[in-house]
Amino acid sequence: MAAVQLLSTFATAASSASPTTPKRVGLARHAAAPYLLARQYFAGNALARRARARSTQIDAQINQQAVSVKRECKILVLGTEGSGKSTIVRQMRLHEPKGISPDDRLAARSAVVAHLLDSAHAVLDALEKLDLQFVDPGNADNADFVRGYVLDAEDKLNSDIAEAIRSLWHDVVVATLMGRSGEFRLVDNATYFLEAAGRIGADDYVPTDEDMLKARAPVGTVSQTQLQLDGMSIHLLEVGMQKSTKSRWIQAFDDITSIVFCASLGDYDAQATGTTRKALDESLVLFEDTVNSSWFQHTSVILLLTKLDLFEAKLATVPLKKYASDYDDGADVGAAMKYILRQYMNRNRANLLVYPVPVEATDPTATVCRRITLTVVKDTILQSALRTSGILC
Ligand SMILES: Nc1nc2c(ncn2[C@@H]2O[C@H](COP(=O)(O)OP(=O)(O)OP(=O)(O)O)[C@@H](O)[C@H]2O)c(=O)[nH]1
Ligand SMILES: [Mg+2]
Repeated sequence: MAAVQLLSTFATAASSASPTTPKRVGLARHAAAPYLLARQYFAGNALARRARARSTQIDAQINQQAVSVKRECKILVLGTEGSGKSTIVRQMRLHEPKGISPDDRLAARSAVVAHLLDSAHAVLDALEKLDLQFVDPGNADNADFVRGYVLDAEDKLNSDIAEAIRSLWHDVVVATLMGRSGEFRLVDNATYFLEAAGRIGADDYVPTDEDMLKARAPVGTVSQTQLQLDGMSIHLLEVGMQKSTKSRWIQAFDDITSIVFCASLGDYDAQATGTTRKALDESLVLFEDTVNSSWFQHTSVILLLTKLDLFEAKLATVPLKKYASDYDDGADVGAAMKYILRQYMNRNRANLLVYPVPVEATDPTATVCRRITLTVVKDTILQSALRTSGILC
């Protein structure tokens, strides 16, 4: 399902979660004088149209002035571990005019190779957990080879290890394993990388855009990326967080225009690393701390619901109800997303402007994040300019 198609569904869910939803005003009480009403209506409409056009013109002027005053802005990219922060930043960078440099691409090879090996280990662990044996007897040796494999200094795979992984992955027992996917968890995108073992093991392998987006590359505490969007210089500050470490770190960032909060849809069945808490609960706590913080009173929030593709695939085999007892709508993707979105919106007690967007962050062709970020940033700068000038309070 395309992310953009889901935007309206989400806007509805988001607004129904807000206590200030405006009521509709019906026209039925004017039914006694339909002709008069029609004239008044159309005259009113023409006036309204002119007023609207004028207002749009003024908005555009203020918008231009506000944005030209402020051609630089900072965006915090937040979310719990593995929620997709780096992936989103990379996806936005892919569409930069200069794109990804060949050096960056080569540097990503280590992450891809490590991800492939992690995926192979995860399959071996899952086979062990479910007590499943290889059908091809040669694969027992391949499994030992993969388990004991140490990468060379260049982090390259050789063709032997690539072939061993390929052979394990194509063993008939793996089909049985995948049929029981509700009973174990692989690392994200394991299937994608295992399918590509032969390609990744080639001597002249260079990661593609999709490889780069699908590989895990944890960063340290903060990493900064600069983007040029529509003439604006945008600093994206990714804050790596193991868990919701309350708001201790928040004060380190001032003058933030917007927050991009990554909330993984696809991890509803995951545990947060190093805790007994569910990954979703961990993310909700971090979101709650962030949006209700006095430091971000005038900051807008783009709530990116990441891993939409994994979520769609998982719902059919791993029931959401198992992890959310009050959810009753089965494998319906829209209903399940609305349920998760509601959990986030209910925590927005400060009524911050939150723009929810479901995304497949690993789609190299998608530009929705860039477009929405730009729109929200401009809007936030405009609001701030109106507040400074006293027009808005
Ligand atoms: N299929 C799919 N994979 C995703 C999506 N978003 C993120 N991932 C994968 O999830 C994994 C973790 O993503 P990262 O971007 O590294 O997560 P992060 O929030 O930066 O993690 P830390 O820096 O460790 O806190 C990577 O393998 C990504 O490719 C998505 O929308 N679809
Ligand atoms: Mg990261």
